Amino acid sequence: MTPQFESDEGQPVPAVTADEMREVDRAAVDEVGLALLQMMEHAGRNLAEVAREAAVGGQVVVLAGDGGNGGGGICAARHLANGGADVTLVLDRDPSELTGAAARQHRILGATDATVGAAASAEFAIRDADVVVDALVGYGLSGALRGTAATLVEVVEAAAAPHVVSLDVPSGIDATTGEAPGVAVEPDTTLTLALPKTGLATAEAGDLLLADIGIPRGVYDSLDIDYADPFAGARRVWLRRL
Ligand SMILES: NC(=O)C1=CN([C@@H]2O[C@H](COP(=O)(O)OP(=O)(O)OC[C@H]3O[C@@H](n4cnc5c(N)ncnc54)[C@H](O)[C@@H]3O)[C@@H](O)[C@H]2O)[C@@H](O)CC1
Ligand SMILES: [K+]
Repeated sequence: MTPQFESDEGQPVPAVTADEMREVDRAAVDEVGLALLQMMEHAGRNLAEVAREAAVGGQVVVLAGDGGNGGGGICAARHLANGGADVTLVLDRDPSELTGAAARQHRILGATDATVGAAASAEFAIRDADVVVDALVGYGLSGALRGTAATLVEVVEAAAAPHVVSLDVPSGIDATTGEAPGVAVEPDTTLTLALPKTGLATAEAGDLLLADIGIPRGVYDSLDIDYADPFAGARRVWLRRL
């Protein structure tokens, strides 16, 4: 595999397609015993730290979907709220429609002071936000962005002011090709998880941060991914496109 990125320390970091990343996640769970919620906690904590640094005390709006990406966003909303941040969660569906890890994260969030807003009235919150966290869709995108997720992305793109941080890949971007089959977020920063996705080499994804979600190297070895830990003990590193 040809590395397409390097860390700010100059270490090559290989990129993976959506299918390859799905395999990494599967091997982490099925062969090594990591739980999805463990990895998601690292994703959400990293995301909350990045949002908090960008917001400098201002308002954060987290947009979240129903998949692993949305779950990471809802988890970040909890960490932001725990730290006293002014945070509003906006889901692309009714909370009763959430399933799996996203539903679990939403239930836990209920024990915080985070505001949960309706998508229909999110326009004002998004326009007033200092930071918008985009956790609608990650590498699970299938076709052009549809429905409420698409509408929320249009509102974000029309709102000039907020700093936008996307989780893993900008929502609406194909993680493998970097192409947008429909509307897509154009973030200031993308916080990608574990390994950069190939599409980030060409997509309008802003500055790239790579977050450690605790996957041990045996997972990469088992899939013949040429991996050397780029974090050196840090939770995240900046990436350069090569
Ligand atoms: N190790 C892991 O498995 C982890 C994965 N995480 C995140 O989970 C993501 C992958 O999770 P999933 O496989 O659940 O997929 P995603 O969460 O990327 O996407 C699935 C969601 O997107 C919606 N969706 C897909 N195509 C759409 C379209 N065209 N229009 C509107 N909505 C659309 C689906 O309805 C579903 O709600 C990664 O990108 C990553 O960010 C993190 O939460 C941390 C741990
Ligand atoms: K996203």
